[in-house]
Amino acid sequence: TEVKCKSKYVLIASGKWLTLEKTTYVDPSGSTRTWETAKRTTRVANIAADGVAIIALLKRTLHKDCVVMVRQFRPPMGCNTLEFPAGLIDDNETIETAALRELKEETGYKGEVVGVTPVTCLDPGLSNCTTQMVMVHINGDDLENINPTQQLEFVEVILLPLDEFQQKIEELLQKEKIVVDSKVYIYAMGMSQAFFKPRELPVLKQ
Ligand SMILES: Nc1nc(=O)[nH]c2c1ncn2[C@H]1C[C@H](O)[C@@H](COP(=O)(O)OP(=O)(O)O)O1
Repeated sequence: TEVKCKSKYVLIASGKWLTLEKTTYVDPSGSTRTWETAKRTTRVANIAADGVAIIALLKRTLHKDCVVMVRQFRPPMGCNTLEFPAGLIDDNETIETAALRELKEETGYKGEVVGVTPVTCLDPGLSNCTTQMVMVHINGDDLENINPTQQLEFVEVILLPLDEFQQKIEELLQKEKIVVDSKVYIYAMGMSQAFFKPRELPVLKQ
């Protein structure tokens, strides 16, 4: 059954960055209902996503490929988080330019876009907030990527080897009070499955 997309809303509260609205919609059985919805005020016209998250792989000779991560204090969480570099899309930016700008600002690395996901929702029971994830490769042997200098005082860059990504995250979680972003953890689980090599080949059960 299709949920009708047409909805009206009443503003409950508005701030500089967010609004809280009461959304009126018609559910699949035809009943009119309401929902409390948070929206960002910053979404750029003609761009479907609020922000970008960057899955950046640092590739260096004689090193394992590493995922470039950021640790930062997030006021809504009241603690540090482990996230992919990410940020809001500015006016007049494409997804790709926003991703490369955010990566440079937050980590100092200059990368090259190798893939972009569709628009994905972040917390659809709460908000219409969306992101596009951008896959980036960083040539770590390039002079400009050897000693990267990032511009944000409170963002710490953490490099985690791709082939032990989930294990290294678990170690961080055990060591300190940090919350991992769900996109990151799902990616880590996927990587573990991709790298898993069974000792014996599975056989078909009769
Ligand atoms: N919900 C927010 N409340 C704030 O008080 N300030 C906010 C919110 N969302 C974004 N911002 C501010 C904080 C930064 O100065 C700018 C840019 O943020 P962004 O591009 O999303 O970068 P990250 O902080 O890494 O997400 O907007």
